[in-house]
Amino acid sequence: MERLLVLEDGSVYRGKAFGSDNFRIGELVFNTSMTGYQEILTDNSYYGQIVMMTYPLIGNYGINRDDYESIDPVVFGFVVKDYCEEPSNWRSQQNLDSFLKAHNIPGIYDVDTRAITLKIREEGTMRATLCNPDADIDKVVETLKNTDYLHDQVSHVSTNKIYPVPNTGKKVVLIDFGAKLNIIRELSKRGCDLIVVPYNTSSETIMSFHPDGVMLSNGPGNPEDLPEVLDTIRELIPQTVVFGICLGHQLISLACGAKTYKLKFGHRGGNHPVINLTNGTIEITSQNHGYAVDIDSLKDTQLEMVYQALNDKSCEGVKHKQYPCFSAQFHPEASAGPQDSRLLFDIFVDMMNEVSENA
Ligand SMILES: NC(=O)CC[C@H](N)C(=O)O
Repeated sequence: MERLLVLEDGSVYRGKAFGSDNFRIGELVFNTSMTGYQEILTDNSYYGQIVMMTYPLIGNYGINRDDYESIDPVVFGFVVKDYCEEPSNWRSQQNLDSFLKAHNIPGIYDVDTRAITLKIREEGTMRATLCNPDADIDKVVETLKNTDYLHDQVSHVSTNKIYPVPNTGKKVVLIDFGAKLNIIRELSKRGCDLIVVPYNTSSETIMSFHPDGVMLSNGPGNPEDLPEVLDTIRELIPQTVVFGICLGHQLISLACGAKTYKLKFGHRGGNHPVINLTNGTIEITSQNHGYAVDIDSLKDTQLEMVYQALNDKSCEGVKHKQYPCFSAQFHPEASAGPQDSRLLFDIFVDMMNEVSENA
């Protein structure tokens, strides 16, 4: 069956249908990872976005029970070049089409993903939707142009209940803005005794657990949509060790007085080189973000930049000059993507050990 991908600039791409027909308007973004489509599809940070893979062959190793980054995927659409219907992998339990159908995600394949990616690189990300071939295109384009980007996506993907992930090591409160499961796995592997809390939990409630540290997770949307969280972060920084990933990094930066801005087409993929400015080493990182911290705005803050993107020189990580607080724009938990930066979780645990030894 045919299906269309329509962009807000009026361009129409004709392809074939897979997944569900739950058509929604989303921001069309591209991801350059060669593998990892299951982790990408289940990453809550994509809430409200239609994801296009630049790697041409997708679906060939199926969907397995282990590579989920959330239980309930929230991607608004999936765009690929070649879809492989019959996966070949010992871990595979279902094909991609049945996964997309089960989670109500529409997909399209057999479109020229290289041409669409070049358009987005030149013109920036844009609103798009999938639709049936008999749709009134002028009307669809008009609706796309008149639809606002989403706000407050975090409230849809954060937990609404506090829950523990017990262990015997350092007590860590994880603020869930739509946390990837691999953040929980990496902290658990290091023995951390986790308490996961909703994104709008007060600093008093967080500190009532007497944590050794607080982890701020990744999450969808514009960091400026969460002003109430900034006060909480400002209150936490002088009291405990704080580590932020992606949205968590942007929120720490905003809380300390820096500014954020929207990138033209974002960083999404498993091959982004980043320089560690403290020792000059380069890490190949996993990334998924559309916003970034403004480097100039760090001047008037207590933060210093410690990581920088080699592709576009944007800020990739900061550290507080006075308190044990640091953050990364990229994903040290990887999943999908390279594991060069997992050391950051060890640094977090070391910082918590150091603070409790000196207490
Ligand atoms: N993965 C994330 O945490 C993404 C952060 C934020 N939503 C952005 O797009 O920049």
